[in-house]
Amino acid sequence: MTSTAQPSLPAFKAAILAEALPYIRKFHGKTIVVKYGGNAMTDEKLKQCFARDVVLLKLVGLNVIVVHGGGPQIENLLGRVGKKGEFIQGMRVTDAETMEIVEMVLGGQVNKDVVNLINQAGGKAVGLTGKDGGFIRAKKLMLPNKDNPDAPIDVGQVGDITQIDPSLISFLDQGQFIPVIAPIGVGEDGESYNINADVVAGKLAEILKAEKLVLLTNTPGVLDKEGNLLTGLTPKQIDDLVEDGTLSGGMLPKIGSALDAARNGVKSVHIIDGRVEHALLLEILTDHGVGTMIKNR
Ligand SMILES: Nc1ncnc2c1ncn2[C@@H]1O[C@H](COP(=O)(O)OP(=O)(O)O)[C@@H](O)[C@H]1O
Ligand SMILES: CC(=O)N[C@@H](CCC(=O)OP(=O)(O)O)C(=O)O
Repeated sequence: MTSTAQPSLPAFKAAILAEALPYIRKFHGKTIVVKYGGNAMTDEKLKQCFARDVVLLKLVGLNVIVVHGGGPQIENLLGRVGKKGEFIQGMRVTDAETMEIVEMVLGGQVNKDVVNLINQAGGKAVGLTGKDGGFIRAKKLMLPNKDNPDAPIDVGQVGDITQIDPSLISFLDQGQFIPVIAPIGVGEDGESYNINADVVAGKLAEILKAEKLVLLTNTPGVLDKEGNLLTGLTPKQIDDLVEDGTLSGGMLPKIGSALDAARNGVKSVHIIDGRVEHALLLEILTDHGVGTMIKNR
C-alpha cells in the first residue's frame, strides 16, 4: 500500500535545506553577478527578502556582486522636474540634464538604499559607481540604424563600455564586502555615462569569469507571444524572437547582455522574476530553477 500523506512542514523545510548542500559545495568560492532591476525593487518586503538572500549567499561562501538598475526611480525624478523619459532600443535618451538626474538617482538614492538594505540584513555592502577608481570606462554609444546603417542613432550621454578593471571588485570580495554597483561609467575626460544596468552586469560577469549571471526583473522570465514562459532559449530562438517583435523595450538590452555573457564564458545565465519572494535563493540553491535560462548554443 502506498501512502498519499504529504510530508510534514518541518520535514518539507528540512528537505529543502538539504537540497541546498550540493549547490553550496558547487558554488563555494565562485562568483555570482546579480542584476537587481529597478522594476523588481518596488515592494519593501521583497527588497528585504532580496537583501537576506544576498547575505545568506555571501555567508555560505559565494562571491556575490550586485549591479542595480533604477529605471522607474529615474522616471519618477524626471517627472518631478517636468521631463519624460524617452527610450530607443531599450536605451534612455540621455541629455545633460537627464544625466544629472540619472547620476543623482543611481549613484545616490538607489545605491545607498540597496547598500543599506544589505547591511541591515547583516552583510557588509559597499556602494560604487563605475567612476570609483575609474573601474568602468566608457565612450559614447551610437545605436545601429536598421533603416540607414550609415547613420547610427545618437542617444546622448549613453555609455558603451570600453574597459572594466576588476581589481577593485576582487579587493572588496576578498575583504568579505559585497560590492553594490550603480551602472555609471567614466569617459576619457572624466565625463559621466549612463549605461544600461543589464549591460554592466553582463560585462562584469564576463570579466570576473562568473559562474552565474542572474538578472532579476518584473516578469516571470522571457515570454512568448501568447505570454507563456520560455524556460530555455538558444541564440537562434532569441534571434527569431527579436526579429518577429516578441522581445521589445527593456528586454532587448537584457537578452543581448545575457547572450553575450553566455557566449563569453559565464557558465549559466538566467532571467528570473524578482517579484517572487526569495527568487534568488530558489534559483541558486535549489533544484527549482525559476525563469528563463539563456544557452550559448
Ligand atoms: N517577450 C518578453 N518577455 C518578457 N518581458 C518582455 C518581453 N518583451 C518586452 N518585455 C518587457 O521587458 C520588461 C523588462 O525589462 P525592464 O523594464 O528594462 O526591466 P528591469 O528594470 O528589470 O531591467 C518587462 O517588464 C516587459 O515589459
Ligand atoms: C542607458 C540606460 O537606459 N540606462 C538606464 C540605467 C538604469 C537601468 O538600467 O535600470 P533598470 O535595470 O531598472 O532598467 C536608464 O537610464 O534607465
